[in-house]
Amino acid sequence: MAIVVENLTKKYGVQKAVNDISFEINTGEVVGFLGPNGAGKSTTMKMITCFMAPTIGDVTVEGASILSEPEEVKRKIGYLPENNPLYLDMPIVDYLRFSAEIQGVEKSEIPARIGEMIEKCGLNAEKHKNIQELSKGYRQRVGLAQAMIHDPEVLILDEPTTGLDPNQIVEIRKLIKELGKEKTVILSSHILSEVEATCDRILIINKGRIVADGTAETLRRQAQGQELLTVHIEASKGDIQKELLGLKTVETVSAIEGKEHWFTVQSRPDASSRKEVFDLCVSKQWYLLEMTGIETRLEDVFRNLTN
Ligand SMILES: Nc1ncnc2c1ncn2[C@@H]1O[C@H](COP(=O)(O)OP(=O)(O)OP(=O)(O)O)[C@@H](O)[C@H]1O
Repeated sequence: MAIVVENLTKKYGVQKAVNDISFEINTGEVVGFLGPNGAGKSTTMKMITCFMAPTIGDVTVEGASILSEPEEVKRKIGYLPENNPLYLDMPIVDYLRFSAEIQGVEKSEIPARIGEMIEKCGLNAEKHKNIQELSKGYRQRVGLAQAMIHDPEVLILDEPTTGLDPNQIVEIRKLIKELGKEKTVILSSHILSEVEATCDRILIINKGRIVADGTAETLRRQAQGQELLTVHIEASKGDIQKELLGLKTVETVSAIEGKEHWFTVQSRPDASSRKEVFDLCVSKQWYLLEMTGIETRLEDVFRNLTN
């Protein structure tokens, strides 16, 4: 297990910004931490990265505890904080050298690490520039390069694409997906399409609590409850609606108004009727012209959970 978060709580005065959250992240997973403004995403990330002590609870990163082994945790983690603080008047290479030194990278290995990061983060064309001369997208690349300079196992990225233009967003997402092949990644965002595009799994946080945990697909299914299918069947004889209703997996069937031989089929809880509908059509020698699942939009899931 790469990260284990246990009963983590952070109080600012009387406000519980993070309220008794627990979750686990497997090695190699790319997890999206999704929530509206003020949900507690940055606070959680600051605790995982040892930037801030929890009021209650503990986190272990690859077995090291933030309470008893913070130095070990910091070595294992690369962190891109919100707003990506950089030394703007430094040339990229000097900044990466400085980052490597404070992360304790062996002196003899520093030039090679810098070269690798410049290559990996696509900074080659700009590497002669000072950071203040870079576009926002390239500054974000420098932020990612500094986060990875000590080759950590885990990357924590706080809103990595905020403020970027659509082209830069696509490029940074592509880069994060590439990095995710080798590292365990947690990235936070309040934009749903962002986490859907980059992450294997989504944790939704609202008012300091985890309110959902799963793949985009499972979250949709959970919200949907029961499978809903639209089917279009061509039959020369037989009562289609009655036969569909007779299937053991089917709970309700309703004809779609104004469309002949189109039906909405709702399955029983935890059942799918796709194969049964297909087999029924075969046995009755009907033509199954269309069968599509009606999906709950992930936006609706997010809005329901965080409103
Ligand atoms: N240093 C602080 N002192 C007092 N309250 C704080 C502090 N930092 C955050 N908070 C409060 O804690 C809550 C959670 O904030 P946090 O920054 O973790 O949320 P977030 O999900 O990262 O939000 P955003 O998407 O807007 O960055 C908010 O109500 C915020 O006002």
